[in-house]
Amino acid sequence: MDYDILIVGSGPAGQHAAWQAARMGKRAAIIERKPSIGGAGLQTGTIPSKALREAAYLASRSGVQGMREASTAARHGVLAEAVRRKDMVIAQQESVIVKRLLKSGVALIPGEASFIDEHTLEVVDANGASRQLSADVILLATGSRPHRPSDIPFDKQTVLDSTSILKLKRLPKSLLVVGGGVIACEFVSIFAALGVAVSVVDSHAQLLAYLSEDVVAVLAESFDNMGVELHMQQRVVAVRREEGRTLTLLESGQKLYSEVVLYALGRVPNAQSLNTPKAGITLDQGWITVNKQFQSSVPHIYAVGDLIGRPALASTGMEQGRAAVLHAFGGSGQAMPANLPMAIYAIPEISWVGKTEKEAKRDQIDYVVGRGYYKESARGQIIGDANGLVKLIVDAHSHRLIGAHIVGEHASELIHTGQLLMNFNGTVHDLVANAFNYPTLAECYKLAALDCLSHLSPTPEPLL
Ligand SMILES: Cc1cc2nc3c(=O)[nH]c(=O)nc-3n(C[C@H](O)[C@H](O)[C@H](O)COP(=O)(O)OP(=O)(O)OC[C@H]3O[C@@H](n4cnc5c(N)ncnc54)[C@H](O)[C@@H]3O)c2cc1C
Ligand SMILES: NC(=O)c1ccc[n+]([C@@H]2O[C@H](COP(=O)([O-])OP(=O)(O)OC[C@H]3O[C@@H](n4cnc5c(N)ncnc54)[C@H](O)[C@@H]3O)[C@@H](O)[C@H]2O)c1
Repeated sequence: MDYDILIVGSGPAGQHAAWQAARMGKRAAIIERKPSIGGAGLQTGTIPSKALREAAYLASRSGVQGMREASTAARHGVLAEAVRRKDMVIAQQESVIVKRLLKSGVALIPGEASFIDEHTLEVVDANGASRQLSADVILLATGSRPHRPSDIPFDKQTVLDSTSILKLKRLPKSLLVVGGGVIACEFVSIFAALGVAVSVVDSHAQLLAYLSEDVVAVLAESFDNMGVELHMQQRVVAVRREEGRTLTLLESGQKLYSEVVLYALGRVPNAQSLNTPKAGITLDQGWITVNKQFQSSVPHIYAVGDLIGRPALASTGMEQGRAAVLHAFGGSGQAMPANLPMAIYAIPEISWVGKTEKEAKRDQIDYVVGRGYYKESARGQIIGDANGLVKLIVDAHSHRLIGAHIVGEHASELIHTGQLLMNFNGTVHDLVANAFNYPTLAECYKLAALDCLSHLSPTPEPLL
């Protein structure tokens, strides 16, 4: 065999799989078909959108009305600077990743990979040159791309997906976002903060329908303050390009006009180019099916990241890549961490770990809720975040933390306190007994824990 492990795809999942294999002394190679390393995580998704969000967020903090009172020239200037920063961050991160992989001894092979048989891949590079490579283990991490129905007239100018919107050179006057999921909420935040007139159409009654009402209410209020128009419980049936504008037609018959449309209704897997039938791999509607160890139906072929479906995050893909390699080479240690944090980088940020109230009810868990508001903490007042909230969900019998939900500035960072407490089976009493820096937003954990105590019996019941 040419390698111990061949990894297809250089996104977060593939990178971390390769890095883990190299740390275990294995001969590892990553095959990537794009000229740049990093996948959607670095080139077209996570990092560019976060870099733009940061610039938009800082702009939104200038003056009472943020960018809405700024001149058009000033707003375009902010976008130009944001794009420059985004491109710089991508270049810097790409250099860090490439250096790390090469230093660890991982080979980077350009070209598109497809199966010849269950141990052999054909790799065709950009010049059409082809070669065959074999390995004991093959790990597929080819990711996903935006869902682009054939009846939506995508043109990279006025009807956009989450990849082409990152390339906008000037701010549109108005933007209509189809969908009220994660991608929608992040781009609504960016463009509304930059002073664009934004409207959203979503089929649910609530944005981010799976999250708690009280958490999403804070986001909805922020959107309202930025002038975002919500069209909830409405379905989009058609999008058309007209002279100088777009028309979005709703099931209700309503017509919405905007300069630009962002279509953000999920993603589809990059599985077709792999020619999976040659290796006998089972797929479910295009997604590769795996067991808990990330083995496909062919045990030495693993699949991780977006290619296996939800949660489809860079953060989880990295851990899946590491866990799959540990399993493949018999390494010891834990596989996937028990509680995976999630973050939505909207304005404000939303982050959570563990169960929602809906899930606790579904699992028939007796629980109490405690809330700590940013406005009650000195740090919250100093930074001017009056609406932030730390919400804890605690098992009423064991007093253990079973869920933490945060909305507000730095939510994506703060969540890790709750995550660690859950991973160490901590209780609300641990939070109350812990000293926090003052003034910090993290103190809201203590406020929320004290609120929980007011609804709980004084001592937890012993665990059976
Ligand atoms: C706008 C946006 C924002 C996001 N924000 C976040 C966030 O804040 N946090 C977060 O955790 N996640 C976020 N995500 C999700 C995250 O980007 C993905 O979950 C992650 O990139 C998936 O990693 P992956 O390694 O599975 O695949 P990808 O990153 O998609 O990489 C797959 C790679 O495989 C290559 N490839 C495909 N087929 C072949 C082939 N046959 N041969 C060779 N190479 C091939 C592709 O060119 C690509 O480079 C975001 C996504 C989007 C779109
Ligand atoms: N911060 C992050 O972690 C992050 C950020 C961006 C993207 N992502 C990844 O990208 C994935 C895709 O995100 P997404 O936002 O495209 O999809 P999504 O599935 O999260 O949201 C789609 C939304 O569109 C609505 N909808 C469906 N059909 C509709 C119609 N005809 N008309 C109006 N509304 C309709 C749905 O009700 C849903 O709310 C996420 O699941 C996640 O894995 C993660």
